[in-house]
Amino acid sequence: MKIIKFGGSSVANPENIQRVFSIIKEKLKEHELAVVFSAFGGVTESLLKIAQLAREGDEAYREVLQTLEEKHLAIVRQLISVQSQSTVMTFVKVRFKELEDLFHGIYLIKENSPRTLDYVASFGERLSAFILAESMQGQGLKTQFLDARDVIRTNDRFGQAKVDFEVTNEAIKNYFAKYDGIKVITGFISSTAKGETTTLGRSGSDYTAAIFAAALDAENLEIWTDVSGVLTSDPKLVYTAFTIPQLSYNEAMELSHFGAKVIFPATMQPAMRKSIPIYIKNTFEPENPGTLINGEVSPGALIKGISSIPNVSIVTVQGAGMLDSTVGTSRVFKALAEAKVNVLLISQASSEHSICLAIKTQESYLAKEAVEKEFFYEIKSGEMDKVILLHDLATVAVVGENMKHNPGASGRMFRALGRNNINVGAIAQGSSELNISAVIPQPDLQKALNALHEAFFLSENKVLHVFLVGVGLIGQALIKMIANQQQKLRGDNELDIQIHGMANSRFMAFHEDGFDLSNPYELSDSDEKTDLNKFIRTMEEMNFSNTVFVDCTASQDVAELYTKILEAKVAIVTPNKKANSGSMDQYRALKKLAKKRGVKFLYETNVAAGLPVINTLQDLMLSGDRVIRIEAVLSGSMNYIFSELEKGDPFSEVVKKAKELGFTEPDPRDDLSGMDVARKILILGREAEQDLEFDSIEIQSMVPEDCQNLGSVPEFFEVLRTHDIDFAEMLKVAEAKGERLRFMATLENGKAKVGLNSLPIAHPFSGLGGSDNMILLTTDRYKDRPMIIRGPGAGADVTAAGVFADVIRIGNYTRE
Ligand SMILES: NC(=O)C1=CN([C@@H]2O[C@H](COP(=O)(O)OP(=O)(O)OC[C@H]3O[C@@H](n4cnc5c(N)ncnc54)[C@H](O)[C@@H]3O)[C@@H](O)[C@H]2O)C=CC1
Ligand SMILES: N[C@@H](CC=O)C(=O)O
Ligand code: NA
Repeated sequence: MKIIKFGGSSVANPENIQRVFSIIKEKLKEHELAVVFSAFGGVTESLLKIAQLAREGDEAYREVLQTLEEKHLAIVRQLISVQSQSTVMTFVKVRFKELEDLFHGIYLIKENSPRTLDYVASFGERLSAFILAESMQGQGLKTQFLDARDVIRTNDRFGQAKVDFEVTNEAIKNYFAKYDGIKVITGFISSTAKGETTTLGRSGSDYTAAIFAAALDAENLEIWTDVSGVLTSDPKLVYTAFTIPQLSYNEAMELSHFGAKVIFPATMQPAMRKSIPIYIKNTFEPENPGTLINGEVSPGALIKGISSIPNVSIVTVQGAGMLDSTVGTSRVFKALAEAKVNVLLISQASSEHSICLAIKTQESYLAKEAVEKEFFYEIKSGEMDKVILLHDLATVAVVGENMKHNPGASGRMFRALGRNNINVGAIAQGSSELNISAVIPQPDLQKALNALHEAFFLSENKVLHVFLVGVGLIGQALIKMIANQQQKLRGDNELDIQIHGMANSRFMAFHEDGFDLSNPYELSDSDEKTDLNKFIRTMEEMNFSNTVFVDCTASQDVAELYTKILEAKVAIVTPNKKANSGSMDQYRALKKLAKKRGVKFLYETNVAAGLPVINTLQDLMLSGDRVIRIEAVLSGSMNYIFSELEKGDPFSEVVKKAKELGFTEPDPRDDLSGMDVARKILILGREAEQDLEFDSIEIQSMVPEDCQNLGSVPEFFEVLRTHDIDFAEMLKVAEAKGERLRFMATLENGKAKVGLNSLPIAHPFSGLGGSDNMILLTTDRYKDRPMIIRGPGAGADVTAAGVFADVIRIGNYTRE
C-alpha cells in the first residue's frame, strides 16, 4: 500500500488534475493506493476570506461565495461526462447551500470562532475529494470517497487539533478492511468524539497522509507538490541550488525548521515513528526523482542543505544579574515563553554574563518588553542592563548528519563567510552537530548563501563572478579568451569564470546566470543605457560571492569608482592606468582599502601589457631588494612607430598603422605626448616604493604644437600629415650618426624622465622592433648587470592575456 497526497497547486485546475490522474494511473500498475487531496488551489483561503467578510458585515461575501461555487461547478463540468454529472452537481450545490446558511449565520451574529472556521474550511477538502473521486470513477477507476472526519479522531483544539492515535488507527484499519477500491481521502480535516469538525493545522493534508501511512504500515508515502523535492538552498537566492536526492528524517526536520518550506516537520512524525520512507515529488515534473526522506544517513557530502531565515533580530540580555546563570537564564526563557516568543537561536558565552537570542524581528519588541518586565527591579537597580535589540539580520544554517564527528564543517563555513567579508554576529551549534547556524547582516544574506553553497557543494569548481566595464579592443579579446578557456579552467583548474555584467560607454547589460560566451553578446542589443553608478548598484544587488570588477576602459570616471567597488568587497583587475597614476595619496589609499577589505586590486597590465613587470617588481621589494635605476622602453606604439619609421614610411601613416594594430591608447595622442609612458614610469616608481608625483616627471611630447588642441582623432591625423617631413628629418640626423631613435623612460634618484633619445646601435634598446617593450632594472641585487624584461608590450592579445591572468590569480586566491 502506498499513500499519495496531492497539494492545492496540483489540483488547481482541470488541466493539472488530468496530470494528477495520469500519475495515479501509472502508480496503480504496481501498487495498491490511497490518495489524499487538499482543497482545490486557493479554495481554503477563499472560504476563510468569505467568513471574514461575513463577520465584518460586508455583503460582498455573497459574491465571492458565488464565484467559488461557480469554480467548483466548472471543474465538475470539465472533468465529468454530462451523463454522470447530476449526482456530483447535486452534491456540490447542497454543500454550497449549507455554506450559504452558515455564512448568513456568521453575518448575523458576527462571530467567527476557531470552531466555526474549522467547519467552514472543511468544505474545501470535502468538495475536492468528492469531485475527484467521482471523476476518477468516470475514468474507469474504482474509487471509494472517504471523509476523514469519519476516522481521524482529535481533541477540540480547533485550528490545530491533536490526534488520538489509538482510536484513529483502529478506525482507519477497520475502514480499509471493510471497503475496497482506491480510497480518495479528504486531507486536513478531522473530528472530535462528539462529531465536531476540527482541522490539523498548517500543512494538515501532509499530516493526514502521514497518519494514514502510519496506521496502515504503508510501504511508502509520496507528497506531490509543485517543486522537485527539497533543494540544497532557496533557488530564488541561489541559482545553482539543486534537489537533494536523500535526507534523513532528522536532516529534513532541521532543514525545514530553518526555512525550507517544502515539508513541515510535525507532519512527518507519524510516518517517521514507523520508519516509512517519504518521497517529495513534483506533479509538474513527475520524471524528476525528487527527494527521498528516510531513516538513513547517507555517506558522502558533509552537509545536505543550507537554509535561512530573513528578518531576524538579536536580543541581548546582559548584566551581573545573569551571572547566577541558572536563575537568570531560566527567567529569560520563562518570560519569553509566556509572551509566546519563538526563539530561533541561542548563544551564550562561557562568561555567562550575557545571553544572546535570535528572534524574528516582528517578535523582538515583544521579547524586549517581556524580559524587561521580568527583570524590572534588576534593571532599575543597575544589576542588569536594558535589553539590546539589533535589527536587519538573518540566520543561515548548514545542515547535515555527516558533520557529526567530522571536523572541518565549521571551518569551511566560517572561512567562506569570512573570505566574503560577511560579519558573523552570533553562532550556534547544537550538540547533535546536525546544524551550524550563524547570524549575519540581512543585506549579505544572498551572498552568504551563495558563498556557502559554493564552498560545500561546488567546491570542486570555484565560481568567479566577473563584471566587465569597457568592451573595446582589450575587453573583447578578454571575453574571447575566457570563452575559449572556460571548459579547460573548469576541468583542470576547477575554476568557473562567469561574466554577469558588461558595459561600454553607451550600453550595459546583465545576466544573472552568466552570459553564454559561446554566443557573443552584442551590447548594442541592450536597451539599457550605461549608468556607471547603476552598474555598481546592480553588481552589488546581485550579491555574488567572489566578484571581480574588470575595468578595460581608459576612463577617469571608471577609475573614480574603485573606492566604492573595493568598499563593497569586490576585487578589481584593470589595464587602465588612471587610478594608479593619480596622486600618491590616492594610490596609497586604494592599496590600503583593498587590504582592509580583504580583496585584491591587480593591474599587471598597467605597464608593458602582459609582461611580468609589476609582479616582478613587487616580488623584488617584498624580498628586500632596492631599486637603483629603471631604464625602459614602455610604449609599444612608440617603439613600433620609431622602428617602423626606419623603413621609410611617412610618420602619420605609421602612427595610423600603430592604432590599427591596437597598440595605441584609444586616443593616440596619449602615446605621442609621452603621457602614457609617464604614467607607466610613475607606476613603476611607486611599485619600487618611491614617492613620486606625476608633476615631477620631465616629459618630452612628440605631438606637434598645432596638433595639440584639435578635437577628433581624424582631424589630428589630417594635421599630423603636414609634419611628416619634420620626423623624416629627425630620423635622417640620427641615422647620419649611425644612431636609432627610441622613446624611453628613466628613473634614478627619485627623478623620472620621458622622451625621445638617439641611441648608439649597440644600445640594447636599438635592437627593439614592433611593439616591443624592454625594462632594465638595476637594483642592489642586480647591480653589475641589470635584470631585463623584454617582449611585445602592447596589442589586444598580450594585454587581454595579462588581464586574464590577473583574473585567474584572484580565482586561485579565493579557493581554500
Ligand atoms: N591596447 C593595448 O595594447 C593596451 C591597453 N591598455 C589599456 O587598456 C584599456 C583599454 O584599451 P582599449 O581596449 O585599447 O581601448 P578601446 O577604446 O578599444 O576600448 C575602451 C572601451 O571602454 C569603453 N568606455 C570608455 N569610457 C567608458 C565609460 N565611462 N563607461 C563605460 N565604458 C567606457 C568604451 O566604450 C570601449 O568599449 C586602456 O586603459 C589602455 O590603456 C593597457 C595595456 C596595453
Ligand atoms: N598604448 C600603450 C599600450 C597600453 O599600455 C602602448 O602603446 O604601449
Ligand atoms: Na605587465
